[in-house]
Amino acid sequence: MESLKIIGGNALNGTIPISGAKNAALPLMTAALLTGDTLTLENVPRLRDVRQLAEILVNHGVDYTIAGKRAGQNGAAGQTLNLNAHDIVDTTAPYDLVSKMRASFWVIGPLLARMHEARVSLPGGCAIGTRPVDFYIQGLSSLGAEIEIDRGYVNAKAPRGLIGDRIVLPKVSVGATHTLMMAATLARGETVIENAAREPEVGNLAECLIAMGARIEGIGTDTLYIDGVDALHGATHRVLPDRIETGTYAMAVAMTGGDVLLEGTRADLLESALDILRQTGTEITETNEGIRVSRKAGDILPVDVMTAPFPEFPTDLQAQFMALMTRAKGTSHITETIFENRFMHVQELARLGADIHLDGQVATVDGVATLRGAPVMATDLRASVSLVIAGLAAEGETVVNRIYHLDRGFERLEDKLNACGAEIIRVAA
Ligand SMILES: CC(=O)N[C@H]1[C@@H](OP(=O)(O)OP(=O)(O)OC[C@H]2O[C@@H](n3ccc(=O)[nH]c3=O)[C@H](O)[C@@H]2O)O[C@H](CO)[C@@H](O)[C@@H]1O
Ligand SMILES: C=C(OP(=O)(O)O)C(=O)O
Repeated sequence: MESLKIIGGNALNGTIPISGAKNAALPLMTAALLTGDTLTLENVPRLRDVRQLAEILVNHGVDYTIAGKRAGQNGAAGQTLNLNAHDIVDTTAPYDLVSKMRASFWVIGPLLARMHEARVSLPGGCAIGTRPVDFYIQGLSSLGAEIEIDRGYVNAKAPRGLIGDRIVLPKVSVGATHTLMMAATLARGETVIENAAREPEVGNLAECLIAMGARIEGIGTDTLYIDGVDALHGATHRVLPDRIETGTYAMAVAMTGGDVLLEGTRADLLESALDILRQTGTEITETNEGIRVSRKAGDILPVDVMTAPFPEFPTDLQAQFMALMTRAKGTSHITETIFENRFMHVQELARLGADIHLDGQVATVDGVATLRGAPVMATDLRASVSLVIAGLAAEGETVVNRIYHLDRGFERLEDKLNACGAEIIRVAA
């Protein structure tokens, strides 16, 4: 198993190219199942999750080719995927493939809409909470699907096709919104999804579906109107920049000090996180090339944060922000409202000398003057990168173990940081 060895203490200076968003690329790839024509996706990041989902799609019968250069040949540019689901040969998504990642469950929407049946294993993904699928089941049932859960699989059928309906999500859910929106594109009549997720990745998927011939209104709002059509066609669509990768590197620069251009990204994708960073004393400037992040001197100021659905502060940046707050001049409170078990980085940050107290969903972080390098264990994707951020500022050597989580969601992490002055080496155990 690989680990990352980090020698802390260097400021970050230079340019970091921001990749296409994992959490947009994945639902976009599943949308290929909605049509027999080719869906071309540009700016797809080279990530373990993308490869894993491609394997799942191939199992359903999807042909895919990758165009463009290899990673490293043209570092900043993502790959282009051509996905063709002309012949769907299997509507089962098996446990051994689906259990590894959450987004693979989302094939249930397009398969049910186009093939009128799907058998999909209950999903995996980061172990950050119980993560049930009840909203998906309620929503797809409203669209006329007959659903039973049997031996770890969701068996769904709609022999006469799906029929549009009004769906009110009990709580904002990104994945349920993606899935129900895809399903509704091929349902008969209008579907209204209320309390829909407004995350930019939902908008990115909706725009792709529209390019494929879907009729969708309400993008960017919490109510989506989808007028079903008989068939969708091929399209070419670009994956939007990764706002979580953007925020992660912005927090790394705030932590170490320095001046970095986050190239090819957009501030409107993460305004709330950038506002919070400004309050910590970090300078953030939008430029034509991306976002410039700089912290030259002075203390990191403590700021309280509460996670919430977009446009509020994202749960996927909570761990990274906590890493930053471990070195703030004073006390901050970090409240996690989305996932009940997303504080597993706390005990690992403590190994580096962080002073954090947990009380239910609130972490109280008393900033310390110095973190000291130590071996730590990566527990989930964003928790893993929070340990990298802490390691970059810690004295001496930090070894982050079990980094396969990182490779699910961060493209060339050590290359990007090392190009800006970090000292990170990947070590095979
Ligand atoms: C691949 C991907 O894009 N993953 C993201 C997606 O995950 P994901 O789509 O799984 O997260 P959701 O938005 O669905 O989860 C939000 C909340 O709703 C709950 N819930 C959800 C569905 C359901 O049927 N029942 C239910 O109770 C969840 O347990 C959680 O408490 O959005 C999360 C919230 O922004 C992000 O942290 C993940 O990175
Ligand atoms: C939680 C995440 O991913 P997943 O939903 O696939 O577990 C994430 O991207 O932070």
